[in-house]
Amino acid sequence: MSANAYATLLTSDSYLPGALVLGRRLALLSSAPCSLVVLVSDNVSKSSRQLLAEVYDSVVLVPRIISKDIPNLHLLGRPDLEDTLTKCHLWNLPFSKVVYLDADVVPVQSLDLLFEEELGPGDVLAAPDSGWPDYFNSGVLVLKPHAATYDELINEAAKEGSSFDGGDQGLFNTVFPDWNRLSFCYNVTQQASSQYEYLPALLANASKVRAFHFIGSQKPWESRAFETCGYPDSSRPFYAAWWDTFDTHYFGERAAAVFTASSGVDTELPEGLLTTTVDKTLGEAWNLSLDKHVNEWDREETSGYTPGVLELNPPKELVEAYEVNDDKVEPEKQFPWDAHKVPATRYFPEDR
Ligand SMILES: O=c1ccn([C@@H]2O[C@H](COP(=O)(O)OP(=O)(O)O[C@H]3O[C@H](CO)[C@@H](O)[C@H](O)[C@H]3O)[C@@H](O)[C@H]2O)c(=O)[nH]1
Ligand SMILES: [Mn+2]
Repeated sequence: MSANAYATLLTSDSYLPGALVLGRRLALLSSAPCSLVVLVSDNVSKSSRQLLAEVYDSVVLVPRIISKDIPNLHLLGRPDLEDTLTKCHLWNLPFSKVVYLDADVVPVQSLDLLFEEELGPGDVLAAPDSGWPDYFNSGVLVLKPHAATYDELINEAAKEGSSFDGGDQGLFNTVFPDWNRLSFCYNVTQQASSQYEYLPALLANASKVRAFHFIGSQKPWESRAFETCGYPDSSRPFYAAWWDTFDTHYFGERAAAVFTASSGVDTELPEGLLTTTVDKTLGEAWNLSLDKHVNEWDREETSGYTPGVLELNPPKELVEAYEVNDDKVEPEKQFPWDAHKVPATRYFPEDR
């Protein structure tokens, strides 16, 4: 196994499309010698794991870690995130450096530079959270697996009151208060129904964005129609990039297989959908890995997508909405008495 790995996490079938698209994009954009790893919890179905094994080098089974701070998840407005503490198992992976990405992240440029960062045991690199920038967002992390840090995280996760948001982000920000800051370009967060998106900054930095993160309960795979998804308009190119990758690799019966698996229906994938089947049964050992298997359609890259800088083409209406238009500039406000103002005809020296 190489020393470096990209990793993600799947604790429910419902995030399967996200994990698949993330894996496909990492494989396409990365040229570093590294492994692609997905941690899956035991409630993830066999068909989801089979689909993951097409993309990821290792599908690693881990036990779920359930939050002891469920009330804090209600404060966050995300009671569905009861098991994101399962992310702690990242620190137990057999790699010297791990670049972790949430399943709802869409990379738009290579992230390989992150493997060049100097990192000691217990160090964490992350980008600020857009909601509270003194804390880091735990959707993109660079970390060094380390036994003592892993033990500490597992011990803390078992305690009530250890996560102020009930999820991993609240726990990790408490355990790693001296985190090192990554550029926001590695984890540009945007949320459906968000009131504040700082559009000028996004446009000014468009060519530097490396990964976009669809935080919040609405995810791109839940609706193909951007108009109905509730994201701000500036998310549109990233949303389109997500669907472009999905459509490139999953269409017809294969798309149906992904959505069936993501709905939690565990069916044997039909002959022909997977050219090789995962014959190793997942046993009791939690750190069992499945080897990657290759399909016919993987041999020739069918994607029309060219890696590189994603062109941010904000829709015309959006540009117009933000353009300074002289016609739209309101005349200076006048007080009622200004209308009757009589120009001065004489000035006295003290007025000058
Ligand atoms: O049903 C689920 C829920 C979560 N996940 C995994 O856990 C990650 C975190 O959940 P997500 O919905 O992405 O959380 P965010 O909306 O991104 O919310 C923030 O808050 C979470 C809780 O602290 C952190 O895990 C996130 O990194 C942080 O961005 C997902 O991307 C998946 O990898 C699943 O597989 N299935
Ligand atoms: Mn996320």
